[in-house]
Parts: sequence; C-alpha cells; structure tokens
Amino acid sequence: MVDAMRLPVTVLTGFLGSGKTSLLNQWLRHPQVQDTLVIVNEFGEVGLDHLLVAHQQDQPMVVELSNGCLCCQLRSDLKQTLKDIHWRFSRNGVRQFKRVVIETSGLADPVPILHTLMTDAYVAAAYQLDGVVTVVDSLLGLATLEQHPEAVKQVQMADRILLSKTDLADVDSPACEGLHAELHRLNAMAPISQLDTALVNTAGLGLLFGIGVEHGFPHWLPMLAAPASHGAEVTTLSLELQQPIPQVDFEQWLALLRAYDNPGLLRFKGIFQIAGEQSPVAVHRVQHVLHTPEPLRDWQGQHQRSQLVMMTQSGIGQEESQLLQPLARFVV
Ligand SMILES: Nc1nc2c(ncn2[C@@H]2O[C@H](COP(=O)(O)OP(=O)(O)OP(=O)(O)O)[C@@H](O)[C@H]2O)c(=O)[nH]1
Repeated sequence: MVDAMRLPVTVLTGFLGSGKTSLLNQWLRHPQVQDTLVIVNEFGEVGLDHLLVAHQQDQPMVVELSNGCLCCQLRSDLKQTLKDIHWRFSRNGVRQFKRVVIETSGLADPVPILHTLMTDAYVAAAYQLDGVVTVVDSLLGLATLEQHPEAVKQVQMADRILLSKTDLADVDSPACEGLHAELHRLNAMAPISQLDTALVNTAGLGLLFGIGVEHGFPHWLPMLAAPASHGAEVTTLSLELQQPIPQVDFEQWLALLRAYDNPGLLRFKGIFQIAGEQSPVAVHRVQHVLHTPEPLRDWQGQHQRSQLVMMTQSGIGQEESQLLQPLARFVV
C-alpha cells in the first residue's frame, strides 16, 4: 500500500559516466513526471550535472550538492536538503513536487544514503524509499566492475538495473553476455532492462518510479549495516575558462582529448562556450570513450563561461597538465 503522506524517493546510481543524467533528462520530459524534484550529487568541487539536467526543463526543480559524496562528507547536507525543499519549492504554501530523485555521484556507495532515508526520524516520516535504480554502461560495465568496488556495491544495492549505451555495444557479443552473467552473479534479485529508446517512454517510467520497494523486504536490507566503502583515491580538478574558445581551437583540443590514452583518466566533463555561439556544448569522456559533443539548449541563467571537471586515479601530473595546456590561454 502506498503511504500518501510520505513522498517517494528514487535513488539513481551508477558508476561515473554510465548515463544517469542522460536517462533522467529523457524521462523528465514526460508531462507525468514534471513534478519531480531532482537532487544531484557530484564528487568534484564544481558540479555540472545541475546544468545538464536543468537544460531540458522549462521550470527545473534541481538542487545541487557538490564537492563530496552523499555517502560520506555530505550526509548531513542531504538530510538538511530533504528538510528544506518542502518550503524552498513551495508556491503560496503549496509544495510544487510530488516525488524526489536523488542522483548520486558516480563514486557513491548507496548504503549510507539509504540509511539516512530510512533511519533519520524526520526524513523517514516525510519520505519513503521507492527504490534503487542502477545504471550500467553496456560498453564499459564489465571492466568497470572488475576495477571499481564502488560499481560493484551500486549493482548489489539495485532494485532495478538499467543497461545504457546499448546502441554502442553489440548486445549479443560474449562481452555483453559476460556482463549479464556478472550482474546476475552480483545481484540475482534485480531485473535487468536494456535501455533502448523504446523503453525511455511513458511505459518505461515504471523502470524508474513506482517500484515500491519499502513496502516489501528489500534484498539489500541486511547490507545497510555495512560501513561506506570507497575504492582508490580519486583526484578532481575543476577549471573555469574566462574567454570563449574559437571553434577551430575547440576542435583541435577535442582531437587531443580523443587521442589521450592515460587509463588514469576516469571521467572528463565540460560545458564549453564557443566563440560566436549562443548555446553551450557539453563534452563527455568516460574512461577511454569520448562521446559525441552535445549542444545544450541554453545556459539556464548561469554566467556563460566554460567549466570543466576532470577525475583521475593517477593524480594530476605532467600528462594531465599537457592535456589542459592548450586551454590555458582562455583561462585569463
Ligand atoms: N550513445 C549513447 N551515449 C550515451 C547513452 N547514455 C549516456 N550516453 C553518453 O554518455 C556520456 C555520459 O553520460 P551522463 O548521463 O553524463 O553520465 P552520468 O552517469 O550522469 O555521469 P557522472 O555524473 O559523471 O557520473 C554523455 O556523453 C552521454 O551523452 C546511451 O544510451 N547511448
């Protein structure tokens, strides 16, 4: 039975660059879910996801929690946010949202987040956990599970597993079959769905919402007692460019980013201001894969400056500096 007094919360997780924000953006376009408030958490000092989510909606309800993981440094911030949003997002005393999605950072352990939702007296009285949805990259998922314990935990805690980037991977290949087997080994309880575009529609909304896990006995309940676990240290570097970049310099630098072969680079994301262009362009590299740059609709009221975030496992050394060097003249 749904408790109408408590707002449903979906925890959307998945490793760095797996496709959480892209998925959310597609679903938030549906009229049925426009009354969703999104809390986005980013590991780096500067968060870009609130801009990437917001650019899809006319009246975005997005709260950004950056510079740490919700599972450790920002736990009390999450509690406070869940308390504040009731009045922050009210108009004439009427709350403007009916459900909440928490998009975790790609490095988050979902356990402490669930702990906060289910054990803090105020939070548990006002919210009910709808379910944990974990996005797994079809192309990089298997290697990521081998190398990153955070990704394993995210899969183990899932009530639903959604496979992204099925357009980039051969879903019948042994690698994809291996990924399916590994996901099943780690979590036999969570149904696995391939996220082709057919599912990201109204019928597919049930993959993200209405899971109702708290009304049953979540298979991960015994794991709530486990301490938060992070794998290897990750260094983040954020950069803001003061000057717009001419198209030709942008293309040249993109070629450098495409060719860069340091496996220590886990994630790069940037929103670029191109000289002479009104709208920004988003650039994503996930491990060694550079995705096609995406033009965004607008700047959502933000100052129009390029912002970049880089996450590495090898620190920021000479190689990383060389990669960023061509952008240096646009910093001042
Ligand atoms: N071709 C293709 N690209 C995708 C798909 N899903 C996501 N991407 C691309 O993958 C890149 C990363 O996607 P995001 O949605 O930013 O991933 P994320 O999980 O939110 O990333 P973090 O917040 O850094 O953890 C972007 O360039 C997306 O356009 C997909 O199904 N197919």
